Amino acid sequence: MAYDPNSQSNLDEVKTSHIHLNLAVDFVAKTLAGSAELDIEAIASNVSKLILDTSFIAIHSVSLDGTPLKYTLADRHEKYGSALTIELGRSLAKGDKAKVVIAYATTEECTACQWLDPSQTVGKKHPYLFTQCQAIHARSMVPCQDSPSIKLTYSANINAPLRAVMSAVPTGEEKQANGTTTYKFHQKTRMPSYLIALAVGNLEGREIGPRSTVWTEPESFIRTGEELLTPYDWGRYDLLVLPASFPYGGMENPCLTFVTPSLLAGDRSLVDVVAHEIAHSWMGNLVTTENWEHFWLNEGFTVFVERKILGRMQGKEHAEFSAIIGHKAMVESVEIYGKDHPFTALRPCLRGEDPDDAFSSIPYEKGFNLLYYLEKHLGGAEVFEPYVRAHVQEFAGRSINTDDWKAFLYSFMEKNFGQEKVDLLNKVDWEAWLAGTGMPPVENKFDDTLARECNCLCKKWDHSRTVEKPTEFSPKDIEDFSSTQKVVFLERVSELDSLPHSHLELMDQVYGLTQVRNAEIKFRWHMICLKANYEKMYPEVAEFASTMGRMKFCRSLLRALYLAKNGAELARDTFKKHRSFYHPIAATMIAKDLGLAK
Ligand SMILES: CC/C=C\C/C=C\C[C@@H](O)/C=C/C=C/C=C\[C@@H](O)CCCC(=O)O
Ligand SMILES: [Zn+2]
Repeated sequence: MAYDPNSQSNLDEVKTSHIHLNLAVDFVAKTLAGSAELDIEAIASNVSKLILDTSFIAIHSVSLDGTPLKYTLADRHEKYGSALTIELGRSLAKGDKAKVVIAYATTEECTACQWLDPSQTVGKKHPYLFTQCQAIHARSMVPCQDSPSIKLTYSANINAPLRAVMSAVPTGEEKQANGTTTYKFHQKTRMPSYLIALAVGNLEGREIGPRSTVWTEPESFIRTGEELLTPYDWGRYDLLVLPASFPYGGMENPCLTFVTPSLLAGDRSLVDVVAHEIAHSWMGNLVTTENWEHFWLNEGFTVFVERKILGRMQGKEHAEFSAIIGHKAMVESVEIYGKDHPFTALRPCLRGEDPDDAFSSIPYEKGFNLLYYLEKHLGGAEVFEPYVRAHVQEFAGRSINTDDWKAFLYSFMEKNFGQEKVDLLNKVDWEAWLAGTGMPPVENKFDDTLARECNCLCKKWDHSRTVEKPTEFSPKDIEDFSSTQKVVFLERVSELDSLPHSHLELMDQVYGLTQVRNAEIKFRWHMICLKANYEKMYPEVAEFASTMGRMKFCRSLLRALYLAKNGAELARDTFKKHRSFYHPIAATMIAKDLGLAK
């Protein structure tokens, strides 16, 4: 039976198989209004009620097969919203099906939607709406069983004054007499509610491949994913570049990955994120975590496949270099929470918790490290890649937990390779990997070919600190570095005791760091300056953090500015002044970090 501590729905009694949305997008009222039709099935006997997750939603009416139903909206649970209890008016036997229609509208407190005024868009002429539902924000947009244990298909008719796109295949559009258009969508592959996504704005697409709009690279990533795993199941693969306030690097919305514009740096910044989102087409979107406690099954597996794809397309040393960067991100997350914090466990307990508070690099990188370790421990890619493919074949279309995962790993290894592999699996310290806090119990060694020059240059800077005006540095030092190598160089510098401000000024002069466009490089440079309390750079930090809504950057920078000497007031003032720029998820998290939460 599905267990989900972050949903109030009666998941043990009912499951939704399909949702049809009829929604009108109102840019003046900033609401989505209309109805959600839920096809439900009783999975227990004598089911007389349906409990749905909602958050800040106004319910207008509920009916079943045309008959109005009684319902109550409970007082709000601070983290999980208001449970909507619908009396079905009859008792459903196990296997009985029904269609429940809920007329509703979102409200201005909706946490999934960000409504941008024209002045907040690049074109400045039209408003823009986009959603972000992971982890538990779908309930603020659609009354639903908002648990990843429920997998459903969906369809939608979205009436809007501007083009609408969704995480589904477009099936047609109808012009209306009032000048609006109804955009129609269908998602035929069963997926969890957190993957429902909508964007509406003055959107322009460019077809450049049979399945891809905007980028050609995705086609080769998809092909590599198919070689490694199973055929791509989602029909289209498009990329939507969101406004700068999009809170993540990318979001794996099926058929339509959402990406931050910070990836468009004119270099290969985009590559890793697109490989990551495409890997989600199998890991997360087909094989889904049962609840947010097993989020690592989505993300650890996705990072593992992402690096397999990169390894095949760019060479093994690139994949290992990516693992080195990921390792640093994990170290930082562990430092921020503290090594004994329960959220540093691979499989944390989220009862009573808000999943957004538990989000960090840990499920990504500890999960990746576990799989990387298992691959080596069990005999390498020859043994492990067939297993990863079988994992997808076994669990596609299902939601699973860590026990399901482990049981299948054991049975696959025993069936295909015999007792020898089972003995190896028995040697794994499962308790330490899955429940232990802090860094993983085993430290993997990654090929550092691409990191060596970065480390050398960092050492040179470290040794130069005794000299007042070093002369040995020049732009040539990093001329041949890729953007990623520049990132790693700066990460190594950030691990040193802070360099004197005069050295930071010199580093900026010779490498042009303040002027750099690449957000990953700029971010590392800013973090170095904040750690050194280099106040001259604080205005640059405030500027970057108030124009870049990707939490990886704005949240980390505002938190570091808040902690830097004489930085707290600027951090708070910057946030308060630009609060409406941030997506509701980012605004909530930053307010918490800066001690400004209600
Ligand atoms: C153990 C963790 C438990 C729960 C977390 C579940 C969901 C977290 C929620 O906050 C949503 C996360 C959405 C992430 C989307 C995309 C990321 O891959 C982006 C990573 C950061 C970035 O590159 O900007
Ligand atoms: Zn991901």
